[in-house]
Amino acid sequence: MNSIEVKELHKTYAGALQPSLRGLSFTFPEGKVVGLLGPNGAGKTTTISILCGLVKADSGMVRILGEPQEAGRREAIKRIIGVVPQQIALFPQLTALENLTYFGNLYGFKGKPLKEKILSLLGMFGLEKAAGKEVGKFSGGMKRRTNIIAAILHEPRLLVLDEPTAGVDVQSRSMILQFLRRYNEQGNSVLYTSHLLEEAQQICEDVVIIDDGQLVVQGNPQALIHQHQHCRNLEDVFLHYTGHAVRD
Ligand SMILES: Nc1ncnc2c1ncn2[C@@H]1O[C@H](COP(=O)(O)OP(=O)(O)OP(=O)(O)O)[C@@H](O)[C@H]1O
Repeated sequence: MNSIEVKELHKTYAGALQPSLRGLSFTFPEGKVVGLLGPNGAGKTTTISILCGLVKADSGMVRILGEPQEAGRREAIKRIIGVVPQQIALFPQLTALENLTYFGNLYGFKGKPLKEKILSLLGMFGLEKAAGKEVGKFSGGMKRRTNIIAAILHEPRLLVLDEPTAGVDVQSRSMILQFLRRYNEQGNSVLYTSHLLEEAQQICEDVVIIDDGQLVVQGNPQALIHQHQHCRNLEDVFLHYTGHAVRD
C-alpha cells in the first residue's frame, strides 16, 4: 500500500543554536486525514516545508506515495502534492479568477476547461460572486478558501495544509472542514497542522504529535484517549504527552 513516509529528519536552520528537527520519523498510509500536532516551535511547519520541498533537510528521507522527495523528482512530486501554506500566497491586486488562472497555468491548465474548473471550485467554496473581485479586498476567510482552491486545481493525491482553520470565522472553518472530509472521501490523503485539538479529534483518523523536533506519539485519537484512564479527549492526551510547560 502507498504511504507518506518521513524518516529520521534532522534540520538545523543556518545560524540557529538548536536543531528544529531531531530525527523525526512517522508514516501513514494513503487515504487518511492526519493531523500533525505539537506545541509552538515543535517543528510542524519545518516538517511540512521539507515534505513539500520548500526547505531542505540536513539528513533523512521523505517519500510520498512512492516518490522520493529529492531534486530529480520535483516534477513528479509537484503533481501529487498540493500545499496550502500558513501565509496567504495570493496576489492582492489580482481578482480571484486571475489569481487562480495564474496558478492553474503553472500546472499546465489553460483556457475554457481551466476557467470552468475555477468557477466550479469558487462555487463549492461559496465564492461564486467574488470571482471578479480583487483578493486584497477579501476577508480573511475568503482569502483562506481561495488559497485552498489554488492548491487543489491539479487534484493532488496528498493535500498538505498549515493551520488552514486558524483565525477564520466559524462558517469558513466549517466549510473548510467539510471540504477536507469530502476531499478525503474521494480517496485523497490530507495532512494538516492545527492547534485546535477538538477539531483534530473530530476529523483526523490519525494524529502525529511531535515535540522538540521528535515524534512523541502517533495513533487514532479515540484509541489514544482510551489508552489513558484520565484522558477524556485529545487535549488531555496532548497534555499527557507534551506536558503543561509553556513554550518560548
Ligand atoms: N527560518 C528559520 N530560521 C531559524 N529558525 C527557525 C526558522 N524557522 C523555524 N525556526 C525554528 O525552528 C523551530 C521549529 O519551528 P516551526 O515553525 O517548524 O514550529 P511549529 O511547530 O510550526 O510552530 P508553531 O506552532 O509556532 O507554528 C522553532 O524553534 C523555530 O524558532
